[in-house]
Amino acid sequence: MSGDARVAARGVDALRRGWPVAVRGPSATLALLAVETADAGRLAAFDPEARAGVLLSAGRAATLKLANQVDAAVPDSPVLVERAPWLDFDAAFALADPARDLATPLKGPYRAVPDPDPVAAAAALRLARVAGLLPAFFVGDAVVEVTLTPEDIDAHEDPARLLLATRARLPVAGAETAEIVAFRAPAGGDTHVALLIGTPDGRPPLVRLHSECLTGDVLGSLKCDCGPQLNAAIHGMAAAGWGILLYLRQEGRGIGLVNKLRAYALQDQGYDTVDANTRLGFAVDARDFKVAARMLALLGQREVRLMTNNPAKAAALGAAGVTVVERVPHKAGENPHNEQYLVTKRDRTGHQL
Ligand SMILES: Nc1nc2c(ncn2[C@@H]2O[C@H](COP(=O)(O)OP(=O)(O)OP(=O)(O)O)[C@@H](O)[C@H]2O)c(=O)[nH]1
Ligand SMILES: [Zn+2]
Repeated sequence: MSGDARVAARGVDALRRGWPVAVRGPSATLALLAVETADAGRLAAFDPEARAGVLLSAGRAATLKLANQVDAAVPDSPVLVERAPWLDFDAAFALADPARDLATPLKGPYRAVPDPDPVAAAAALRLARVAGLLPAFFVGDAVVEVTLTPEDIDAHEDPARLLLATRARLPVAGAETAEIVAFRAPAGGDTHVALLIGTPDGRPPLVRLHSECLTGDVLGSLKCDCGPQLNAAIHGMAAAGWGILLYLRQEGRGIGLVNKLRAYALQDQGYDTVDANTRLGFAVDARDFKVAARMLALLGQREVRLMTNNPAKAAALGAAGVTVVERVPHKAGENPHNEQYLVTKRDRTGHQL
């Protein structure tokens, strides 16, 4: 792979700190300032003549009735909105964040202008997701310190970079014989962990791919079923004699905690979990389960009995070289608050509930 993961890691760090980055595509290099971490002063320094347009996701463009401006050849391509004189920093933030639509009625009219490099623009939105930020940027032509390419982001997201970092005994509630194994990529990125429960007995282990959910796992949120599913997985593995829980740092199905909470704010306005993600400008499910296959490979496991209701997880593991010999249904924690969430999983994201 030709990209450099470290350059992408610098880009992620810069965006989170409100520094501009540049993304070099096949036809142009875009200088980008993330709307979420900017402020009026940083914007003025980045773009003294107030000419920088605002790059938005296709999903957000659809809400703004700019969908007809989306490049037909690339259906999910971002849209560059012209910088009208009234489009100051606050107006741009309102443009970027759909969760504020009720509080901040949108101005307009908006006009899309040609995007100098749709490949670089799409890479920029991807980098925003990796950084856990709103997918929205000011796009200018400033000279910027960190320049990266789409291939650098590919390298950063490549699960083959993940290595086993360390392991230790970790008795947990429900499984006293357990070991924790941490995985990390040297060039940066998330630290994922596996909890090895019980004692290998020659059979394929019970395996659970658990995506991080701070609200459900830690705070006991009733909006989802994550906490009870986590608990049930540990108890199920202990009862079976052996199993592997992969705790994947894919908060909010890969969009990060703050963006998930924005999706919750949209759900408070009546959108379901699928439409909330789309309106924010993200895929319905941004997770990449190849990372789980890599962890299983590093643990020497090629065959698993997978605890899930989500056929896409089994398919993704299969495609990444792990044989799912059995899918074990994994239901837990239904309550009146998550009833609609579970109905949406069944009806719109193919979960077998
Ligand atoms: N973006 C977003 N993420 C959510 C929402 N509710 C839960 N999540 C995240 O979804 C992940 C859990 O995945 P789910 O889609 O509920 O279930 P699954 O893992 O696909 O399927 P199972 O294996 O059957 O549990 C966790 O990372 C949660 O933080 C939501 O409304 N929006
Ligand atoms: Zn949850």
